[in-house]
Amino acid sequence: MHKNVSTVRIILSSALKNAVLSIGTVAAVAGAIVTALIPPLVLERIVNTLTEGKRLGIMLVSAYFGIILMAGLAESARESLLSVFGQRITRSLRHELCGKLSRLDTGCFVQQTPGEIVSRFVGDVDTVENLFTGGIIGMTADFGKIISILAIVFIKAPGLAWMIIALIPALYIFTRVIQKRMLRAQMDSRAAAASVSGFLPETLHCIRTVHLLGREGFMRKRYDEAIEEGYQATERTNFYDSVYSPVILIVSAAVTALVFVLSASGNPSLRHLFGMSAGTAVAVISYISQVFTPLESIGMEIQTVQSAVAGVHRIDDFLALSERDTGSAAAEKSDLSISVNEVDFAYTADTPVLENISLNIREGEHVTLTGRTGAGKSTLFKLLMGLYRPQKGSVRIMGREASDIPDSEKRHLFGCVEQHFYAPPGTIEEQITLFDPEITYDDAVKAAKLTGLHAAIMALPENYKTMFSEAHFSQGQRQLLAIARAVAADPKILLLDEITADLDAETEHCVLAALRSAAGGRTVVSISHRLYEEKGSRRVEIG
Ligand SMILES: Nc1ncnc2c1ncn2[C@@H]1O[C@H](COP(=O)(O)OP(=O)(O)OP(=O)(O)O)[C@@H](O)[C@H]1O
Repeated sequence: MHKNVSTVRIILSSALKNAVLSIGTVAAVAGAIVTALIPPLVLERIVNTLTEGKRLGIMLVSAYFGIILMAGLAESARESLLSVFGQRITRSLRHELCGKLSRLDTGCFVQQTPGEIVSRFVGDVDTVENLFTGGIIGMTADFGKIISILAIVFIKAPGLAWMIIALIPALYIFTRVIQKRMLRAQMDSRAAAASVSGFLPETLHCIRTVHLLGREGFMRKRYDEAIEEGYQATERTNFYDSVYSPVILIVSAAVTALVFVLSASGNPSLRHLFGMSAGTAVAVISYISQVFTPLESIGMEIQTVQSAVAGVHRIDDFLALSERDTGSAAAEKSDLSISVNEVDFAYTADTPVLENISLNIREGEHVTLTGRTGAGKSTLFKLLMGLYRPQKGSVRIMGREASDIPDSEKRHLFGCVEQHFYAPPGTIEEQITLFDPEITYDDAVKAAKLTGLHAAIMALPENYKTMFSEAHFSQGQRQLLAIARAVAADPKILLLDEITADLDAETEHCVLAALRSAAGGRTVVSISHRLYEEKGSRRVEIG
């Protein structure tokens, strides 16, 4: 049984595994802060030297350009390393989530919709990546920058430092108000974009029905409404975006102007607060413009951190879901292939599906399950395959509790064919082997020959190595491929769920013939109203 891990643990272990990258990232962040602070100080020296009428040394000029170059390099190293670091974390998280997904107890999927699971892999993991690229590290760097700038300004022009400190709360509140409104507009815009992009495939999917029923106007109206919502939301985002920067620039210019007015006022009581040389004035102007940028960023970063914390909680909830117990199943001596004993089962607590079901099937026996629609026939199959655990009673396969049989053994025990053929991307051979290295090319060919599909496959451009496409096979041939897939691992039991339901009489005949040759020597349980009834198979009513 796998031990549950938390998001924080995954992040820490990924950071430790990439120790050089982690240390490099921290060094680049610190380097970017320090190198950004130095140029105004060097500029101050240059201007003071010039205004004092002294000669400007080449060293000072080179130092100025050198430090600007270093600041640029440190900033670009910071950006690149943070993004690589964030991507490594994302990779580790998705890797862990994918492992978890494959170990999840099948019962979890009754509560979790596919959309919810996908959103953890995509949206939530992205918010955690943003935590590194723009969130917590950016916030620490910005705080560091503001404090360092304030410390320098305190030494150079204490009056200006006090002015900035007095302005920070107002600016912070203004930034947050704008950002909250902008976020709401962005959420609306994203929701509208999602419904616009979902709308097109949905319309295409049922385009024939739309034409048949003459509902084109209705579809167009719905589409127009969705794009109008998106347009309105984007307009709001643009408005807040265009208001924010000018306000900050005006405040920054007003502070600079006020400082110089006070500095030039000649008032002796203001001199120790605002008095400064020409060089210091140049440095101070540069610092004023630098201090507003991190202030603006911090508001955004708080937002990022908040959504990342929500993302971390959601990923942790997913990682804590219960897993299938794939331990070894103890075997009881039994000459029965399948034994279902007084089983009760419900997907959700208040809706029983199977009640007190018992069924014994001997090795090599062929049994057909019948019953009204919704009686629980397919559910019984899932219990036989050990995908769910019954709430009461036992389901045993060759004397072993079905839900305790390890996944690695299942393919040699059961072959299951359903009403529809599900094809992962891959070649025809891979559709049969399902990427199982233990099933060879020869096994795949043997299985296809058994179902009578070999000739059709050999007629394809690259035979068994042709990439599978629905266009290569008819529906009946796809069912033959499904049977080949089921028998390729030579399982002892075949489970057939309404496999000829969608076929015409002639194709059904071919599929049944293929099945008869595939069924030889195996236990066969089928859900069908026709399949084995006339062929002497035992019939069992469910429900
Ligand atoms: N994953 C699921 N989560 C919750 N309920 C489910 C799930 N799968 C099936 N059910 C419910 O279990 C009941 C039995 O379904 P099941 O598919 O086993 O019936 P069936 O006898 O095979 O029906 P049919 O002959 O129509 O295929 C139905 O009421 C169905 O709504």
